[in-house]
Amino acid sequence: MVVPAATMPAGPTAIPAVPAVVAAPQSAVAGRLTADRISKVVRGKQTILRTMSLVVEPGQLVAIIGPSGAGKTTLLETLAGLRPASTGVVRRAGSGALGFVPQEDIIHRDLPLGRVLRYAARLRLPAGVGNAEIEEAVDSALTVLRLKDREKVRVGRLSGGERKRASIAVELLARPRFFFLDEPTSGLDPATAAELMRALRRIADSGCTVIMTSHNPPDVDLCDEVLVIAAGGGLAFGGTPAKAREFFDVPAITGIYTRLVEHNRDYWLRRFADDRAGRTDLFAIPTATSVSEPFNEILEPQLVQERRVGPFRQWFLLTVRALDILVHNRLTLLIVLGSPVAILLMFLMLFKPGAFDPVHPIPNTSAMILFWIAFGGFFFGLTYGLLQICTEFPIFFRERFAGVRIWPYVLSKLAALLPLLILVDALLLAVLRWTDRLPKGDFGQLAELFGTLLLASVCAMALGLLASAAVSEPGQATLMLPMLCFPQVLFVGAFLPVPVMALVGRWMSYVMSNRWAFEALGHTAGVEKLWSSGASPLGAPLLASYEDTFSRPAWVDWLIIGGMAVVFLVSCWLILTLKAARRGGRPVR
Ligand SMILES: Nc1ncnc2c1ncn2[C@@H]1O[C@H](COP(=O)(O)OP(=O)(O)OP(=O)(O)O)[C@@H](O)[C@H]1O
Repeated sequence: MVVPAATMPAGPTAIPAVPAVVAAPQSAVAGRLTADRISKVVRGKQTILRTMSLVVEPGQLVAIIGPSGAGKTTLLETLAGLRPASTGVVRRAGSGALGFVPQEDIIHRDLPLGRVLRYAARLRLPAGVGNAEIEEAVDSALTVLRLKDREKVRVGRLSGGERKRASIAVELLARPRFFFLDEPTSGLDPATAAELMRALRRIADSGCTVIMTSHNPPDVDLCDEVLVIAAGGGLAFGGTPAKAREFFDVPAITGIYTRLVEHNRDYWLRRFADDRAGRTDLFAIPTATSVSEPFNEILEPQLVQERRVGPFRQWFLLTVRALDILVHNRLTLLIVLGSPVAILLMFLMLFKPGAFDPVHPIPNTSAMILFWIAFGGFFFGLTYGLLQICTEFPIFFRERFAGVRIWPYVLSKLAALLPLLILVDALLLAVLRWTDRLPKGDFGQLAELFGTLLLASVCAMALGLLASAAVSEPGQATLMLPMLCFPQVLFVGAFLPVPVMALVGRWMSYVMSNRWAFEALGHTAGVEKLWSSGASPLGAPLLASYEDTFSRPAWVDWLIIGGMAVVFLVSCWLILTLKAARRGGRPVR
């Protein structure tokens, strides 16, 4: 099945252009994968995959082995279409879905397994697939992976082996024609690894072409073929496990690793080429044909042939799933709802009632109350958003590859957390108003204060989502928290009014969403009138230092805050798009 590059028939067009000689008759068989003189060069100079060609037949189970860093994952991702080859072409013949299980878990841990599978099925199966078919797909995936009795168990409670099988089950839902797995047996005990390999064997026997990387020699004996990658990305061998032992002259697959370091890469690449040249019976060779037929038309897979679930439906499913995850994670929910309550209690302990008394106001306390309300809304929004994306990057990338769009994904995060923000913002204002820490205006005034606070929280959540998309792991997002919060305290104009700030500080204040929220709250609360006409001697000088800060109607500030939220969301979308493109996360078309 493997063809050393040197033996590939040369086409009229030189590599790196798409080869002109293609294996039309062989590749036309549905389920056959043909890699024609592929290689991978990164950063324009570092070759991590040396030119190789191979054919994998439908229904074969193939292992890619080799030392750490040899390029196994790179080869797997290139064959799957997640990463484009620098030269050559990969063809997967026949329509149907494509499954890819990366090394990381690609399922949410907080939900029961059955539910995870049902959401995945609704997102991945074509639009219009009914509930009965969804149930059938879930049931069949659970049965093949021997997970039927674990259906109601939370994924986080599954053992490592069960979790790995659960990730595979998610990918099986769409009944892929090609299935790629990156080290599916890593970290598993020998018995669990063997059970997993038997499951993969069953999947391959059902007609699916399965290619996996492995560091576990016993896995190889259950495979039809093995590809041995030498350090530096060269193909040192390809053929059956028995022939591999014979080629490397070792009694067991483990010995191959020792043999690989006894000679350099070029030795093995040359030996494999020589050995194959004299024994053409050993390996299938893509048939050299003329280029009369354009291969794209007949050989390229039509993986996204069926009608995908539309963006609105995707948004709806992702929102419901995000809410489901939140509800199932009681501790997170407790923290999310409990921290605003704790902060509210602190406000009540700190601020005396009556700061907004029209006759005897307490001007500086009223300014501080308004600032801390604005900052509270900002903080809730930011912290809710900050861990939403970076904690599930592997899931995001995998689902992106399966066709989930980025807009529905980002907006689902916003939609799922919006009810919580409404709840905590309303609670904050209602309690402060009820305990005489806000002006006793009419309902319209309270509604306007709420509008400002909610908008400020949503804007902060958008900022949190942007930061979450930008970092590469959750630890970095947590470290960003002070950096995002401090300026929203210092440059808002509450502790030092904007008109008396240094010039750079004043510029900085323009990009603080909290400044506009604070000023809108001050306008709605009527602080100008309160400070100028109240009995407090502090009112007039305080107002003088703020100048016309609170004169603008609230809707002007709303427009500014809303604009910032849009900028944050668009930036978040852009970053995720770029990251997905760099990861090759686009659906294969
Ligand atoms: N985008 C990239 N830029 C630079 N180097 C890269 C890139 N992708 C992979 N590499 C390098 O290519 C080599 C092969 O990486 P790969 O992950 O494919 O190896 P592997 O055989 O799967 O390793 P392991 O068995 O440890 O998982 C490594 O040295 C890796 O650092």
